[in-house]
Amino acid sequence: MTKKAKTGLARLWEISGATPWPLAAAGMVSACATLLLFVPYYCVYSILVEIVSKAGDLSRADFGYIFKYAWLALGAAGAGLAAMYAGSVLCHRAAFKVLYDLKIKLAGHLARLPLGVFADHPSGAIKKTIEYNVEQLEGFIAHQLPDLIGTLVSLAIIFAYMLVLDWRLGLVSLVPILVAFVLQWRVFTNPDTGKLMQQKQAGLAAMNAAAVEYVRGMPVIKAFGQTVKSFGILHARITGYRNLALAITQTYKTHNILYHTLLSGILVFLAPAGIFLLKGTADHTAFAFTLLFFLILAPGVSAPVTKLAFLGAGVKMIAVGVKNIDELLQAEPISQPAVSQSCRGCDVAFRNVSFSYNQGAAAATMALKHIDFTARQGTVTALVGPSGSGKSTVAHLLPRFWDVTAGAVEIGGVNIKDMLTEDLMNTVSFVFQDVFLFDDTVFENIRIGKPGAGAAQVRAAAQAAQCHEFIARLPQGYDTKIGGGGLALSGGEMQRIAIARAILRDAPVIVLDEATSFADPENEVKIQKALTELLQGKTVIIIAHRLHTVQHADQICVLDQGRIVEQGKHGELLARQGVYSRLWRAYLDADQWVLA
Ligand SMILES: Nc1ncnc2c1ncn2[C@@H]1O[C@H](COP(=O)(O)OP(=O)(O)OP(=O)(O)O)[C@@H](O)[C@H]1O
Repeated sequence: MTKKAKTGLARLWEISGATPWPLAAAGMVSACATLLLFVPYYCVYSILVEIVSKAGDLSRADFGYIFKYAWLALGAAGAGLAAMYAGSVLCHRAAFKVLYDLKIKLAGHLARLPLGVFADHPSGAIKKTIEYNVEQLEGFIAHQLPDLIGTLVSLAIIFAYMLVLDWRLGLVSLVPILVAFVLQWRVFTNPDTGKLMQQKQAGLAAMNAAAVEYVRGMPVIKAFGQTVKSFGILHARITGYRNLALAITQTYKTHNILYHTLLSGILVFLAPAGIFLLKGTADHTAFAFTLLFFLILAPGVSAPVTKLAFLGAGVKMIAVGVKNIDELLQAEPISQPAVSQSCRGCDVAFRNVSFSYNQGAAAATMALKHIDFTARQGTVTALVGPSGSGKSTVAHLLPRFWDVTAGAVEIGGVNIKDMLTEDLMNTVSFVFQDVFLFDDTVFENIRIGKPGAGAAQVRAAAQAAQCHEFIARLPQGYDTKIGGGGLALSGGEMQRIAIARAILRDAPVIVLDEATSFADPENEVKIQKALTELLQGKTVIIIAHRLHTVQHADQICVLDQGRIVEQGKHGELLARQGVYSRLWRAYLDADQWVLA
């Protein structure tokens, strides 16, 4: 028999690898706190009974008895509050431990995933899983779980005490409470509500993703005079989310009315039942006290019952959150060899490589077909071709952002799948067209190229990459904050920072993707100088549309529709009068193009 996969809290525990003992201890302490906090109620009731029964002549009241219960009430309240505090601290510690372990596990896992996973999950959805779903767990474990224990214990005590005191009145109070509770619980545990809740979470993720896109695309939206309303995706997702939230509210409606009517109507059942039972009772005064106790206590039960019923919704939400986290954790990381093989030299070879972005799909379209070339150590290989021909895809296979569908990529005769990611990353450096700057200082942004590098090394790399001059002009020099929350740099400056990172890394293989795309004439000269410094003696693969930058390349591979259609040096390819010569002519025409 196959073992049933765990879900919800059980799965959360499995994922986080946390031991249940800290939380069990926290639960016990919370239960003790609830028990202790009930003692004062009992004491006050006992004192009231003593006073009321001797109301005719208070001198007959047993003051020793009254003080004993008064002190007991005080002591129990103090101890109860202390236990409640201790329980809350223990629950928070357990919650933060689970949260910490989970976040570290998720962050480590994300770093080992192929880029395809990020393409399939929009950044807003991943952000929501890591931030919202994981934070939600903290709220549940630290607050709702102790509440659950406390509520269960209180209800057990109240119900047991009611039944012991008078089982008939006990039943009259309990039945409407139980019916109300079952009604409410059924709403929260109803599979349809569960499905809607899941859709609501997905709707929230989609809305977040659209909001991120909306903010990112703000320059385009402004330039084209768009509004939220005309930016249809975000508008549709906000509306979709509102509709789901309303649909969920609709499923609660009838049950909720019944629930509150039953709970607030306990007195309607209790009062006639009490009067009826009073007739057959010998000791009317004692029964009147008991009935009074029920009339006071029974309506007070509605708060813990409501809390318990709402916990059903909390459990459901946690289950959906855990499912999202689990989905991310189930994504297959990039395979790692048991032992990393060492490269013999740094020639890069693509051996009959074919690749599809949607490998699982039945009719997968191949982005690359039978790519076969060798980039020799110490030479420059240029990848050129029309837009969409597959140049960037070739470059992205080298750091294993994706794995090849067929064939092999080798460095120094070793299949990159047989190299540990760390070794591969130390062997290959990248300067991509989209330079990402972290929200940190210029210094740390360059140092990413070689964590642990000293100030002198970082400055030397910046100087070689022609960055030092503009960095020196920044308000705090190398300590100036750049990236999302800091100073904005120009496209050319960002590219030179990326080159400085690569120079610092000093990897033997360099991949340049559109490295000169932001260049104005002055910047271009500087970038070319920086590149000359970076590329010396390395195996270089360059992707460029600006063909004049690659006309001196040792080898040019011309791609068209995912295939290498021509291969050779600039002069040879021009003489062939094929795709390359067409691209070259188009490039020269574009270069001379002026506004009429
Ligand atoms: N993440 C992706 N998922 C699915 N298909 C993709 C993805 N990235 C690229 N493609 C497709 O793969 C093909 C090759 O794209 P690629 O970006 O490698 O071309 P390119 O030659 O670098 O284009 P450009 O010069 O315009 O940057 C194109 O058909 C493109 O639509």
